[in-house]
Amino acid sequence: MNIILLGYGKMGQIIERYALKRGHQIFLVVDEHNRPSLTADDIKGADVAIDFSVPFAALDNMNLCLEAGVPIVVGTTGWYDQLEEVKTKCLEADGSILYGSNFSIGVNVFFHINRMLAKALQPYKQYDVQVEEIHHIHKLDAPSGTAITIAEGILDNSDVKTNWVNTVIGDQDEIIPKPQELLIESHRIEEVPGTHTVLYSSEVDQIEFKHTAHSRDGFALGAVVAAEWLNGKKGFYQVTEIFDFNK
Ligand SMILES: NC(=O)C1=CN([C@@H]2O[C@H](COP(=O)(O)OP(=O)(O)OC[C@H]3O[C@@H](n4cnc5c(N)ncnc54)[C@H](OP(=O)(O)O)[C@@H]3O)[C@@H](O)[C@H]2O)C=CC1
Ligand SMILES: O=C(O)C1=N[C@H](C(=O)O)C[C@H](O)C1
Repeated sequence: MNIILLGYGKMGQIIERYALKRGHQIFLVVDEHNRPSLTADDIKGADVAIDFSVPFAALDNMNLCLEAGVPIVVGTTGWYDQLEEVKTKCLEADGSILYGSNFSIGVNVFFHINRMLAKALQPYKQYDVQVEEIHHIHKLDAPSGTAITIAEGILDNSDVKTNWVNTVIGDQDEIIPKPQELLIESHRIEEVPGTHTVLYSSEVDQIEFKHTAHSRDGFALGAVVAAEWLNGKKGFYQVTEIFDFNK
């Protein structure tokens, strides 16, 4: 496939490596410098675009790809408050968008088991639940997109928690969540690639469910696999639809 890389930072550069390794070609690399002059005509002819940029740019990039008729895989996080508008635009334009807060296989298995765990513990109200995420200090958004997806999996399977709230440790006064609020605690430490933990605590014990990324390679390979999956499809998808862990 001919791939456009939208964003050529930490992720874009590793994605390029995996794309070439899997026999694809890089059609165009776009970053902050050449993005302002980019038009729909410049990207027509590419098979797919992969966006790992910044939230506002990802929204512009999705619009540009819809205009040009180029399918786009979006790994950028921090724009999910606009998800419904983007979905409507995509479906109206008969376009093709696949987004995901995390493209690694490990985290997608984690998402699946997180839902099962929340369901299993639903009757046992003595357990309170909290989500923790740790990322590098360069990260622009908090909580992480992955933590939001984990929180949604818990909220969908809880009759106690109604919404999530976020606190960034060290940045603001500590939030004491109300009983119905699911706390997502964000930590920013040096160069940590991404660690997510779900904690269920009762008076007598604690269950810890944790995923630790050792590098960004799993995210990058997953993004290329997602682009291959999207090839030839129309519609609005999320990465979890690629996997079927119930088979
Ligand atoms: N879904 C997943 O699996 C994962 C998602 N992410 C998400 O991906 C995003 C990028 O992460 P990361 O690579 O670490 O970030 P970086 O900061 O390393 O890279 C961001 C890149 O975006 C570029 N950029 C900035 N503005 C624009 C623009 N207007 N158009 C195109 N590109 C632009 C920057 O260009 P310049 O260098 O010129 O400033 C830079 O190349 C984040 O939102 C992060 O949360 C990260 C890992 C995994
Ligand atoms: O910014 C990052 O680095 C990461 N962002 C994604 C997120 O917000 O969940 C995925 C991964 O954890 C790394």
